[in-house]
Amino acid sequence: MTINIALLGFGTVGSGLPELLLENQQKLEMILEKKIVISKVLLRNQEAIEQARANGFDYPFVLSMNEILQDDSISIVVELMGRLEPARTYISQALSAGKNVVTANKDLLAIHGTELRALAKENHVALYYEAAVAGGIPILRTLANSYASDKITRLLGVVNGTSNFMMSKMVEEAWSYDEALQVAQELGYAESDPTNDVDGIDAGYKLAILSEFAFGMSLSASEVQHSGIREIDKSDVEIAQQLGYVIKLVGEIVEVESGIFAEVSPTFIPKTHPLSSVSGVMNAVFIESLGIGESMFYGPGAGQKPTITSVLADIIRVVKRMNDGTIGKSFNEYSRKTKLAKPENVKNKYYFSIETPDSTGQFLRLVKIFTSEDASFEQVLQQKGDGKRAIVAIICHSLNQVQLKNIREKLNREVDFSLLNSFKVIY
Ligand SMILES: NC(=O)C1=CN([C@@H]2O[C@H](COP(=O)(O)OP(=O)(O)OC[C@H]3O[C@@H](n4cnc5c(N)ncnc54)[C@H](OP(=O)(O)O)[C@@H]3O)[C@@H](O)[C@H]2O)C=CC1
Ligand SMILES: N[C@@H](CC=O)C(=O)O
Ligand code: NA
Repeated sequence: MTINIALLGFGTVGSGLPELLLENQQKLEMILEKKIVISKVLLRNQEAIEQARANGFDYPFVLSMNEILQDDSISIVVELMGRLEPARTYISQALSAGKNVVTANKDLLAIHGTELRALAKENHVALYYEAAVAGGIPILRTLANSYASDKITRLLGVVNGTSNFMMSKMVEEAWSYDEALQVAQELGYAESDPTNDVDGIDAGYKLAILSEFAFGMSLSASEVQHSGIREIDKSDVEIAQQLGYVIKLVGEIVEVESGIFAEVSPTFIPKTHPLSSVSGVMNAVFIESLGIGESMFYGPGAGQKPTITSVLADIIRVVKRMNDGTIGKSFNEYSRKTKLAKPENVKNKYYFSIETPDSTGQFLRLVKIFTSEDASFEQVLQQKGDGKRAIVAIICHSLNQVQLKNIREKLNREVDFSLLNSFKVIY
């Protein structure tokens, strides 16, 4: 017996499915007692069809979604086009037509996930998206299943492969930003609009999805604060190095007494922390929970093979559920009312890099500003200046979001001082 699937989009990720199915053919037939067959592939235009054929692919290529919707033999639609539209429309149509959907589209799930999950539920079909977060790492299903017996208090993640690859190449091998981005694109890591990768938007989408699985709370994209690697200056990297840290783009979700707080930001990670060694395209999700304690899940966050492997795992899961007669159960059953944390309850250590005049009394002015917000210094470093301007780097003991905002504002207002950067420091 066969399971017929349709592919929407045949780019970096999608075009990896034929080979993966072939590689695992015997195992799949043993597990499922059915053969998975790609029975239609939706492409953009005739040119794309000719290109796919020239690349050695010979499938029933179609140019209209209706051909897939009207084909009753297709039970699973695999969306790998990316972006919001027409993916949202096609997925909605597929779910409404009683077809199961597998996708890797984090943008869509982070923004329209609630509506799509409701549609899947209403139509008793599956909507799975393991590949949408941290590519090859099986993190969503692990959170849904293995953490059901635990309470997660904090999640830290290096969840964008492109920006982590770029940072690693720029810091460890002195590549330029443009060179690093170009290679990330050539290797198939980057989004079609790489702004999402470098500015923390893609990682923010992934955090919104992780929040549902780990904390049972939905966050809109605007409730996940984000900044990206373009904020990081060479001097920050050097200072981090001298003080015993590495800088990475890290997503954090923490639950405090008043609710949850989520943000993606350049972050100082102590060299002794397991996340500090996550380099290149590798991703990791570090979890603090009451039951297990500390755990970390590590693996490739982008790239064709790891990503399509996660997609195929979802397809297999759908087929298993069809076999068991349990199709329609949601991917994640943990759901609570979203409560956002009060800023005064969210605490972290922070790094500040401040340019000051290189003259007597400047340090005292800095001390006054930080002391006025009840902040104390943990580490201080002054770079040798040019006699006129100096850069002072400070790492503060724990500050809450209100203190942080006030200190940033006061430093920005202070005549002759220039706040160059301020990043979170994890410990
Ligand atoms: N690459 C990776 O490592 C990872 C990607 N993902 C996600 O997987 C999805 C696919 O990514 P990826 O394969 O890298 O992207 P690509 O851009 O390489 O592939 C997408 C393909 O879909 C085609 N497409 C777009 N719109 C349409 C349309 N309306 N009709 C038909 N075809 C269309 C594109 O054609 P055209 O080129 O003409 O636009 C392209 O060939 C995205 O959601 C991405 O975020 C998730 C994890 C990792
Ligand atoms: N562009 C993304 C792809 C995977 O989600 C990344 O680089 O992480
Ligand atoms: Na994953």
